[in-house]
Amino acid sequence: MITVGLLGCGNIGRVIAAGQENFKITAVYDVVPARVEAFGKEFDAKPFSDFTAFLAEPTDIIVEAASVLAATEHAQEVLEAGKDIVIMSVGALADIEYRSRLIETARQLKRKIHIPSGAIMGLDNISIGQISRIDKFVLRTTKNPASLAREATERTQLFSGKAHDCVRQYPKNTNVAESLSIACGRDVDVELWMDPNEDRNMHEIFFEGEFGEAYIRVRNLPSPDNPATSYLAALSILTLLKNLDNPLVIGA
Ligand SMILES: NC(=O)C1=CN([C@@H]2O[C@H](COP(=O)(O)OP(=O)(O)OC[C@H]3O[C@@H](n4cnc5c(N)ncnc54)[C@H](O)[C@@H]3O)[C@@H](O)[C@H]2O)C=CC1
Ligand SMILES: O=C([O-])CC(=O)C(=O)O
Repeated sequence: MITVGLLGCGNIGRVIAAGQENFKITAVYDVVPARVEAFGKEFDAKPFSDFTAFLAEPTDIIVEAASVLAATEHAQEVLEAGKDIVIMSVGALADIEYRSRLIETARQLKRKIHIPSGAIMGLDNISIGQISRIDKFVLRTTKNPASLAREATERTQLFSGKAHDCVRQYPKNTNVAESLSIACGRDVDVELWMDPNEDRNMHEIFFEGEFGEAYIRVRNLPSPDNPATSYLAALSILTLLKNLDNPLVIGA
């Protein structure tokens, strides 16, 4: 049985906890003390309000499902404690210097940093961008204004530019832009739209290069507990955890 320390007892944390099978969440940490206590009681995990004590608890892997800030503050410490980490708030890796430092630490200590596919599909073969010529890569994300905690009466563009800048400005909504950039090895172009007539979280990927061309469109249902987060993102991290001890590795 794989033992998991969960950083973040919110929407994704709850989906993971409800789906435990080959892994057991034994320790939980959150900045909101009442939330971590209630979560610990409900899912039979030891609650922590002190990160150092949480990390000292014997667990095989730490799962971050909290915020870009949490991933930025704690990922290095987790690796240095000799543990693997799953990072959901991928925007933390938009800082190239920080990302390089994390990868170097993981390499030296023979640890793994797992990035779930999250709210999109296609990350597997998009990584051919690391070895093959790419001519065009655009992510167009469209969400209902409510998912962006805004109001709008018509389709409005909020951002056009590079992934690194987008995820810095919208850390709760565009982590996928950073996942795509890491996968294909370049800072991808991003458009972020809000549309009152779109009730789903839509991600469109336009990808052209030496291989040919691809168009991927995902229209996700928002999570019931957090409309900013697609339900697919929670399912994705749960699937990653269920496959951690699977000897058969599928996909690029
Ligand atoms: N990679 C991807 O494709 C996707 C990533 N995400 C990201 O996943 C993360 C979790 O999403 P949800 O569960 O929906 O969010 P949520 O807001 O429902 O839950 C986050 C939990 O983490 C806690 N938290 C926040 N900052 C913290 C910190 N510094 N230290 C400890 N606890 C902290 C909060 O109190 C809350 O309980 C978010 O950063 C979100 O942006 C969401 C969707 C897709
Ligand atoms: O859940 C989604 O649709 C995407 C998202 O919020 C993110 O990438 O941070």
